[in-house]
Amino acid sequence: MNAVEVTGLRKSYGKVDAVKGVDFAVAHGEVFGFLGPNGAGKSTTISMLCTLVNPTGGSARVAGHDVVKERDEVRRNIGLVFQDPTLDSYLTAEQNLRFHAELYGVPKSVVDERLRQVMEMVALWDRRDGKVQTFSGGMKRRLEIARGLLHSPRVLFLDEPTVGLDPQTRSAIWGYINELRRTEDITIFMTTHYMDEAEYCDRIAIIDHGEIVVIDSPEALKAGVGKDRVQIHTSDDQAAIAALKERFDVDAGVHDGAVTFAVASGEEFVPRLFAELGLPITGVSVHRPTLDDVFMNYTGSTIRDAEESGGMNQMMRARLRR
Ligand SMILES: Nc1ncnc2c1ncn2[C@@H]1O[C@H](COP(=O)(O)OP(=O)(O)OP(=O)(O)O)[C@@H](O)[C@H]1O
Repeated sequence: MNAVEVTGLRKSYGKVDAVKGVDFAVAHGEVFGFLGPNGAGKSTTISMLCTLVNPTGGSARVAGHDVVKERDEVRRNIGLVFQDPTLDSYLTAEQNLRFHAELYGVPKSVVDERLRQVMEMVALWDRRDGKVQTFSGGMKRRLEIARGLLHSPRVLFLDEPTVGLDPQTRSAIWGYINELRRTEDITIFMTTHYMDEAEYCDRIAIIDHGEIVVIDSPEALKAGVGKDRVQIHTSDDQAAIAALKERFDVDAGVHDGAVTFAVASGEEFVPRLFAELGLPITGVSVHRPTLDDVFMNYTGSTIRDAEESGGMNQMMRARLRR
């Protein structure tokens, strides 16, 4: 049985079509990622799967239950870690978790052991008596993950679990996720706009403007690009784009502040470029395909460009949320 099954799922907010009819399935035990720029519809999708937002159309089943008709059953079977902290900062770490165990009806006989297990996993057992208001951002996120796991959910939903955290904490959180994959019988559904994090998923769906553009494993997606990305810096980008088209029949655009294009073998192409472009080049870099290239291949822009043109960047959204 699939842990998540989604058919034609849609959500509109007035005139904004946040999610435009998506179809996908997540297998039991999989780590599945939704990758896309801010505003692509990731949070809206995850919110519908968690029964926090009602779909406008289509259907979804999570852990075998319909997200609209069997809301309570879905809620009992899922764990949530969302972008906005929902811990009670006046309570200690342990009190927060005990409160949650009570809410979810975790049997008294297992609470103590499970509490210790999840707190040890996120390295907070020694800090269990500390009030949450004294915790750093990374500690709070780790505690949220422990809480999301406390009632042994079958599917854990993580909405941008590492956003706003320092690189060390981000990598620690991925350590916990990988440990979970090994030790618990759990399916993980997460959203991210970090390419490097999407690499850790078994499969990812790339989402843009409310639509899934492709679903596959990160390796298969990168292999499918088949081209290297070359970026050059010149004094006249438009002239360079025209010369690339004229001399090499290569289509280029300006992305992330550099003239960018894809060719089959970047390293062999660069010497020809210097010899034949007919314009001074002040910098050059060649990249093997990344998930950003996959994104660009399918959408025509990089994730960063998409976020900048999307109007509201992460920082502005975070400010609005506060
Ligand atoms: N409650 C709401 N009311 C109106 N529009 C909304 C609401 N929630 C989301 N939207 C809009 O729906 C679109 C998708 O937003 P969503 O938050 O799902 O994107 P996202 O990919 O999760 O981005 P982020 O990671 O920044 O949250 C955006 O255009 C957003 O402005």
